Amino acid sequence: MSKYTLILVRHGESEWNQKNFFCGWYDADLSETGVGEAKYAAELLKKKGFSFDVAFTSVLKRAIKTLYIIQEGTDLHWVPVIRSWRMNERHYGGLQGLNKADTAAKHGEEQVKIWRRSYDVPPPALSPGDKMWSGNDPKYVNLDPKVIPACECLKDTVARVLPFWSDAIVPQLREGKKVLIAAHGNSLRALVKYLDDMSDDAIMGLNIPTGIPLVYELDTNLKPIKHYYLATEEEVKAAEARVANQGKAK
Ligand SMILES: O=C(O)[C@@H](CO)OP(=O)(O)O
Repeated sequence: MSKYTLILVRHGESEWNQKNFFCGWYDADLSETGVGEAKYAAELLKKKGFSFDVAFTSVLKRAIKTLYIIQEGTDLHWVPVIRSWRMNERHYGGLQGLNKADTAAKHGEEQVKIWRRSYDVPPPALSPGDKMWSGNDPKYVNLDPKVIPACECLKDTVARVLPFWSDAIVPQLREGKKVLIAAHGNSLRALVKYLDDMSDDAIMGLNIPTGIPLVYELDTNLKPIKHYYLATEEEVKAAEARVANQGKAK
């Protein structure tokens, strides 16, 4: 019997997804398509009878706005929202702002796949003083500058997501609250790797589509009993392939 419900949603397409740029901690807005995807996520939740009692998101506007659009579409504006930098996208270091297809043409698709999807190979780090470094951004002024990354591999993202999972999200689940997390492709991959106990190799093949709710039913030990997307298999497969293909040279 399932005990707890957790719903994961990757934000709708961002303006930098649309341009096919590595985005990471850059605070790109939702594109018009992304707004539509967030509305669609809300519709799917409503149509399939899902609700939530508390929501978590990052401090990046593409995730915050996706969550708000979902709250708007499900009439759940009142639900408490907790935002944390720990749910931010993986920091893409020196790749942030570069076009993924151009990077694949320059460095090879295999290298780009390693940078995008490997567990423990980080992308090139930002140089000291790079304008992409987030330390001067008001969102992070209360953080120890040492925790602000110059780049992250997925392993680093797992290391900062899991304390938030245990300290902030698990207590809400344990209280019997249905939890929704609106976050990012790789912060959600970090969580899914942990929940599904995926190997470092298996995680390379996981691409999370934008705007399609992914429901986890958890047992009393918070182990997944099952998980499923609220869309048809064809729809999910096509959306996953679109994400994977962003790293191909044109
Ligand atoms: O650019 C990024 O920050 C992420 C998510 O949009 O992309 P990728 O799928 O390449 O990890």
